[in-house]
Amino acid sequence: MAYQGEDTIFALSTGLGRAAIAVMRVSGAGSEALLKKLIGSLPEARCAALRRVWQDAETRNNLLDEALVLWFPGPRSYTGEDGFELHLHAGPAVIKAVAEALVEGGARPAEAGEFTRRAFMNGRMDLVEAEGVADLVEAETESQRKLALAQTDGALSRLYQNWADRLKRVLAHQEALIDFPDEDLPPEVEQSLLDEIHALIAAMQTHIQEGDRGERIRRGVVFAITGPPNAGKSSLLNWLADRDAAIVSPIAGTTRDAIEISGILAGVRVTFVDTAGLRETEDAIEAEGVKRALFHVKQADCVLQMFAAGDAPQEVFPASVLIGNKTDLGPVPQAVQGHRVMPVSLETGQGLDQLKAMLEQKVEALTASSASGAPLLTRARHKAGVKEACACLEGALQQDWPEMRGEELRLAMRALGRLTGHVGVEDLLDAVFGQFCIGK
Ligand SMILES: Nc1nc2c(c(=O)[nH]1)N(C=O)[C@@H](CNc1ccc(C(=O)N[C@@H](CCC(=O)O)C(=O)O)cc1)CN2
Ligand SMILES: Nc1nc2c(ncn2[C@@H]2O[C@H](COP(=O)(O)OP(=O)(O)OP(=O)(O)O)[C@@H](O)[C@H]2O)c(=O)[nH]1
Ligand SMILES: [Mg+2]
Repeated sequence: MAYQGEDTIFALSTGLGRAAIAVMRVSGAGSEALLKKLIGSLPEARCAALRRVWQDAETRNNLLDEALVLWFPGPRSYTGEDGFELHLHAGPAVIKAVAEALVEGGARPAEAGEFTRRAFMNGRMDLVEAEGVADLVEAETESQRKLALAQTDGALSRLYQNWADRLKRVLAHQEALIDFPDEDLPPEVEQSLLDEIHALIAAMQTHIQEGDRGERIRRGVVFAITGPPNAGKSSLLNWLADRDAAIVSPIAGTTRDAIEISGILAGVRVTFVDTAGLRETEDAIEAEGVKRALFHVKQADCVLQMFAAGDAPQEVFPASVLIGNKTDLGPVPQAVQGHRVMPVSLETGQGLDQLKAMLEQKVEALTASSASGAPLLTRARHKAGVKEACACLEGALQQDWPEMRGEELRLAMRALGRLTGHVGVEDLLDAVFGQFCIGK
């Protein structure tokens, strides 16, 4: 049976601010009566009709606007229930008057993500696809758009569904082994079952490893800029930002707070974090800055480790790119401990084109598609779910008792089911849909 929201909900689905047209969206069992109250009679389903919108069409009381109206009867609509859209003139007074008429007609304002939540409840999409819708609405870069669009289209859901289907077959074979222990089941049955578990584990592990790339596309690639005081870290940040974001001075220990700037590089959201120069210091505030700098270095996807000519570093941080600055003052080594050094001068601009090209390459490598062409996971929630399923499968391999192995397989199924929202997700829904914007 179709899920019918108790309430008829409405929201302005288009953004606030100066615009020509505003879309007011309505969904719920009371939609038909409400639309008749506003415009008198229902237009043809899913066909745009130009209609007068009234506070009460029957009595022709208070004309509110002339609008394009779309009637979406369930269950084929976006939410799976009856709904309609009013494409209004976008004036705030029009929107306010229509909202008041909707409330008068028994509707209430929708909560964040409530339309898509109803679509999920009605089986119009699964949880992973719904998350894709939220990401598509938020997408600012080309890479985010592509990733989210593939996800709304079910690419990631199909991968998880495929694993769940394979697991179901494994479980059926496992149950045959439990139910008919003394029958002469060919030994190949158990072997092929174990092979399939191994194959699933391998696929999940690859997916988790490559998933970092999807998460980076979604939330952005983070570069931390580190090095000793006066290396030119803040100068680099300002050049990347193309503005004076951070204070630059010849005094060592100028930067204390971490300063973040954000931009788009190679179609990917990127954040650069300028940090306090690393050194032993008696100054309590600078010491706190150094502590924070080390935190950012640990968190970053890539570390830009800077030094000035004549001051090569003793140690190279993991996941770092070495930048030798101030080539105008003297030579920098070609490499430090086998790691190539990018020679630049923030003063003269030497080497900065090459540095930009290198950063773009780095971003591409950190966000590359899966080698197998499989869709990437995009959220910590997905990673946790796949990890849990994978751990259960590994647990299953440890079990000699068929009953115990069956139990682990069932837990793995459950973890995959929670991922797509097919089982036991009541507790998850507020967290997932609360992140949406109003009107989605
Ligand atoms: N005006 C408007 N633009 C929009 C949306 C919308 O709801 N309204 N969308 C919302 O996200 C997106 C398009 N996505 C949609 C997804 C499904 C359905 C849908 O189920 N529509 C028909 C059935 C389609 C058919 O099979 O003919 C229906 O509602 O009856 C509509 C839009 C982007 N643009
Ligand atoms: N000659 C020369 N001076 C530079 C170059 N890049 C930066 N400087 C100067 O070096 C000094 C320190 O630069 P900053 O960018 O503030 O250095 P920082 O690494 O942020 O220093 P802290 O914030 O103290 O850790 C400033 O006076 C800059 O103008 C360069 O390529 N050549
Ligand atoms: Mg600085």
